[in-house]
Amino acid sequence: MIAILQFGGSNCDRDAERALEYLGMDAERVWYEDGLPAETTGVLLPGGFSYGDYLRAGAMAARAPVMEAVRTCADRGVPVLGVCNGAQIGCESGLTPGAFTTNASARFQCEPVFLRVENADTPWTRAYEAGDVLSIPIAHGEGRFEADDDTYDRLVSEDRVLFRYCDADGDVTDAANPNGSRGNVAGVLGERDTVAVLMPHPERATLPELGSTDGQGILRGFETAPARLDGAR
Ligand SMILES: NC(=O)CC[C@H](N)C(=O)O
Repeated sequence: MIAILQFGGSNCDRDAERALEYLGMDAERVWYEDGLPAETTGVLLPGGFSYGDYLRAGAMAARAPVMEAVRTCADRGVPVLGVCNGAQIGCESGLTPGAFTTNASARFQCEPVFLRVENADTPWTRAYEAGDVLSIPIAHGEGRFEADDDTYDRLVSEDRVLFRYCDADGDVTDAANPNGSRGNVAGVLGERDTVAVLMPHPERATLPELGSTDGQGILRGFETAPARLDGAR
């Protein structure tokens, strides 16, 4: 069962549930105070405004006790995916490196963007080829990826950049960078490739009626590493 962890202010949890169920996966919304069930085989940290984005987006949810269980999942190879506010929670909790800060525009941006697949050898991207261009929407005010030089160089050298913002031809340019992210980075891997975060919303690009199904392959990452929170398989 894929647990979609809800905090006060999460607002993409139902969309995520719908998208995962559309793909035939067993998903359930789990309130953060209830803890993760032992049979958890995946954790999706959904988008939204947990704790109203107070302090910094994701900062307070990252410190909720349930995040210890999420960390255990990550350590045991249970797939963990953070989307948008979930990505901010992932970085704030240290599951993934770097930080998502205020957009260069200082505005909330809600628009379709193009992403180039940088590493296709991960559970989240094995449906694609490196260099593929995906159309997936963003909806955030604090999506500008930042990392210090050492962190950024390590991410690149360890092939842990999953996606970069690009134009329709797959060129990674300043003009195609919606929020000023360093290196146009839109998504990164944690220490293990079963842990990933991204600012764009794959659950909004899964059902055909939403205009793009390019996000399906990302969500299929939950099918690729069958481990459970309690260690059983
Ligand atoms: N859609 C979302 O998850 C929004 C993320 C976050 N609250 C922001 O505005 O940056």
